Amino acid sequence: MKKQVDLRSLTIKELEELVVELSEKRFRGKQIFEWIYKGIEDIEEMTNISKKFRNKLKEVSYLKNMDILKVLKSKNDGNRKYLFLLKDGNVIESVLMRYKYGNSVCVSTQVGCKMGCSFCASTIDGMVRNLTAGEIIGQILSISKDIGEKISNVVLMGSGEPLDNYDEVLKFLEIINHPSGLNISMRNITLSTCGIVPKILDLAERKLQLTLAISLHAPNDEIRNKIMPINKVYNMDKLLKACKKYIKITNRRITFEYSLIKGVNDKIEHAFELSRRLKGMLCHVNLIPLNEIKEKNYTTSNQDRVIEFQKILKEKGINATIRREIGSDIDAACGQLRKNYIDKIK
Ligand SMILES: C[S@@+](CC[C@H](N)C(=O)[O-])C[C@H]1O[C@@H](n2cnc3c(N)ncnc32)[C@H](O)[C@@H]1O
Ligand code: SF4
Repeated sequence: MKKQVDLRSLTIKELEELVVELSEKRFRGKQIFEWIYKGIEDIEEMTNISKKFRNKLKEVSYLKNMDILKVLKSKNDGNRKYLFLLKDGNVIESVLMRYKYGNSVCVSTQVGCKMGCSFCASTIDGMVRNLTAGEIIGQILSISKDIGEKISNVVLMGSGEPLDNYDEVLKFLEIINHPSGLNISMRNITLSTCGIVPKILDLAERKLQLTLAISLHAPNDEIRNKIMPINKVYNMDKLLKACKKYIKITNRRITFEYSLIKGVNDKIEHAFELSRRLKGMLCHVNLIPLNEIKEKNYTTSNQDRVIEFQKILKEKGINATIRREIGSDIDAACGQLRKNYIDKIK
């Protein structure tokens, strides 16, 4: 029997091709696309399509591609953390963040991650597989259905390295941006990467209006090599050169993420060194107090140091903000909820 296709993984063009293959009129493809992004989870609900064709569609495809396993609701801020069960038994997590300007979902792009950053829970058990575009979209659709509200912003900052799953991530972006679907503006999307230089350069050429965030977390190669193994492949010179090129081509400001780890990358001299490296770039530094994970004995910098670090960057002309902690009562460290769940069933 032929493998069923995940309708959430298809662009309008691919849906049109599918319906034509099933001897239906091309315009049915767009109708199906619109149904998917109205948030239905059952092909039966596509009421402007004949029963006969719905049955045919059900034979070759499916719509719902994940189930909610667990929802953790923060008592502090209305944010939620979701654990999803995929069709093949893998488990992934996503986060809903509620802001004044709308709802934002932080999606995972891989099951686990192979990049090995020393402070990150997502990578402890390695990478199992890439997620499909439909599985990345499924996280947004499932959360939107669960809360009965629209999602206006998306950040690719859950488990996984988006640029290591480049084709599916590009497809995901194309689908959620489509006006007949979720219509999420590129300007409301942030893609975060540990720094895969060739893909950053490729992305630049596509001139998408999204925000590129770079997980920098160090002012020099010595520290970055220790905490982010990708730096041994693309060192800071190569990475920052690619960032400058990205800015030149897209004219978009880059965000540098910098998690402050006590005694590792949070010294006063590091703030000065970082400001020298970033001088003159159209950029913004997001200082993030480290989310401590039980598997590592890193600790987060104290509040005074975070503020001092920011002050130095600002004095040196580097735009810097401190990210507020999100749902610290709901296991906020990325990958931690999934890891705890897997450890429990093991
Ligand atoms: C989980 S990653 C996913 C996206 C991509 N792989 C990356 O590294 O940018 C999203 C962000 O979370 C950060 N992060 C991971 N573990 C963290 C922790 N324990 N505390 C604070 N930030 C963390 C990463 O460095 C990155 O900036
Ligand atoms: S920080 Fe990003 S790249 Fe590094 S291990 Fe975690 S998910 Fe992977």
